[in-house]
Amino acid sequence: MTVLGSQPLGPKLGIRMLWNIIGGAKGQSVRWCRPGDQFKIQGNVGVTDCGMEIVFKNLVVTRGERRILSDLSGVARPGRVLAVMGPSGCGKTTLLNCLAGRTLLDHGEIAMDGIPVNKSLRRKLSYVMQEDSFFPNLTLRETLSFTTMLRLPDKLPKSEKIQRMEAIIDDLDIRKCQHTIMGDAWCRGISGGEKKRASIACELITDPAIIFLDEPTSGLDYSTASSLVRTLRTITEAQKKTLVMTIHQPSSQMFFTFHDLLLLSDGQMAFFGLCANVIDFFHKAGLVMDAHYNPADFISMLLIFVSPVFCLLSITAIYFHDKYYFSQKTETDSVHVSLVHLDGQESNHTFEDQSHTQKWATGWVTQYVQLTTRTFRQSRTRILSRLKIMESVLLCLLVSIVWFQLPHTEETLRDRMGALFFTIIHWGFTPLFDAVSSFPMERVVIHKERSAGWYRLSAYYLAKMTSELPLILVQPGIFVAVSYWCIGFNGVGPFFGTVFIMMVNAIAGQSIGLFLGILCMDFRKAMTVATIFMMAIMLLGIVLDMLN
Ligand SMILES: Nc1ncnc2c1ncn2[C@@H]1O[C@H](COP(=O)(O)OP(=O)(O)OP(=O)(O)O)[C@@H](O)[C@H]1O
Repeated sequence: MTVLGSQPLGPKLGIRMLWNIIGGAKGQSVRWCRPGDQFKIQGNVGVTDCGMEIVFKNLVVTRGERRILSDLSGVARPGRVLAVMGPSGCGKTTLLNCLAGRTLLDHGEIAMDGIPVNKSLRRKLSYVMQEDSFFPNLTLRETLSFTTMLRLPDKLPKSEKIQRMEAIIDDLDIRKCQHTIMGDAWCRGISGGEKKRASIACELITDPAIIFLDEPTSGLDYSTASSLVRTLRTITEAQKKTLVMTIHQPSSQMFFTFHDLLLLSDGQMAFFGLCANVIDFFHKAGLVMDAHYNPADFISMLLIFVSPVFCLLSITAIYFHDKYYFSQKTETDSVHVSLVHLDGQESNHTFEDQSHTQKWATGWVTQYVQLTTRTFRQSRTRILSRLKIMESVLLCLLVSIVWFQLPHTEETLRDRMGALFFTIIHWGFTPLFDAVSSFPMERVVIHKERSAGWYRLSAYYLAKMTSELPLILVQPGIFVAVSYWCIGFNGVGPFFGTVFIMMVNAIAGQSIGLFLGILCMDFRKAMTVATIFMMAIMLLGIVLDMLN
């Protein structure tokens, strides 16, 4: 077997580790532990009243032929930060998704305070995903305010909700950018670090017992990342939260901010225990870290360059964590991990569903009102943008000038039909194309919020339809009001008829656009289908005209 590595750690460590495992090294031999061996984790492992203890046992996840997680067991405890570390693709996000109940397990059990993870329990935990997804046109304060109103129970007075929001704004130091829009790739808004803090703020607002964070420091500079992790530790300790975060390559300062550490290597557990003990653990295995070296770099090197051997090393591990310990034993080519109570009994704890939590934090009406206001503010910038208004004004002028004051004669009949055709096509297809693009863009945010159980689908759908309605109708209304009299159509009665038909036309366009957007889910596909649909409708109109 060739062990690849790079300077200064790779080859040296890999070879030494192999040597130790086959038992050749003297004085620095690997300690082969058996169930029964006891070296207790030192440090303050205090059980608290708040937060929830997460116990996961023998988690196995396979996708196709590939085993992504193999027999993972562990505990995350209140008042402590558990960091999950490992190379890219080792299964950190998959583990977090499993703990949050968002990924199907092939085998294993997960319980929170003895209750198996279920839908209602999932609503109690907060999950900050790797990608921050927000409505780009809302300011940070608006985003937090809607989150507060949607996620905090109706029975809590509004003043208390605002107070909680203000406290979180201060805790996460985002007050200075609270009136800046969230922004996206097209429109610059708050910075990446501020966005990450905003994501965390949106989750902390509900005062969750458990917080999962997937790579909260990715894309942040050293000082922002360090201060974020410090803030998270302070909140975890002060409020006795259970915090589990995945992290790629923390600085040494950041590394020692974590209480507990779970190291993953290709889906297998390589270490679980006190963060402060990890270097000692490797030292005992003969893997000595050079002085002044960043422990996170040292571990990452180990996991990347000697991972096949490392998995073998992991069988030496037995970890104690207050009332549990984890024993690992090899079975042919895999590692089997058992979760054992300190009294010596293998944990056969039956996880009973004792959760009787309410399904939604807020009632349907609150959800509808908040979502309507939010969608209105978000869509207002899109539908009534300066560019869109200029486009409508120009087209209105063009139509009015081209067909200005048509005489009421038979010769101008074709011109009238032309003016009507143009107006109908324009105000049918503008809302259609606008709606086609709106849903695929919102989908990520809606998915995130619905996965966390923020609101009902019916409240979202009705809110979207009603909030965009006035925005959709205002432009064709004004367009027709101006062009109708400039062209010199038929008087007051038919004027209201024309406005009504134009509005129905716009609503139909919007509904078809939303339908195609939801059907295709992909922006480019949706635009292609919408174009084909538009051409087919126009051709159908021509064919029907010819038949008449
Ligand atoms: N649905 C899936 N089908 C097939 N393979 C998958 C699936 N989901 C994840 N994987 C694979 O499982 C492995 C673990 O993925 P995961 O996202 O958990 O890794 P990670 O440690 O979080 O990586 P990173 O640090 O790069 O985010 C990856 O190799 C990934 O390609």
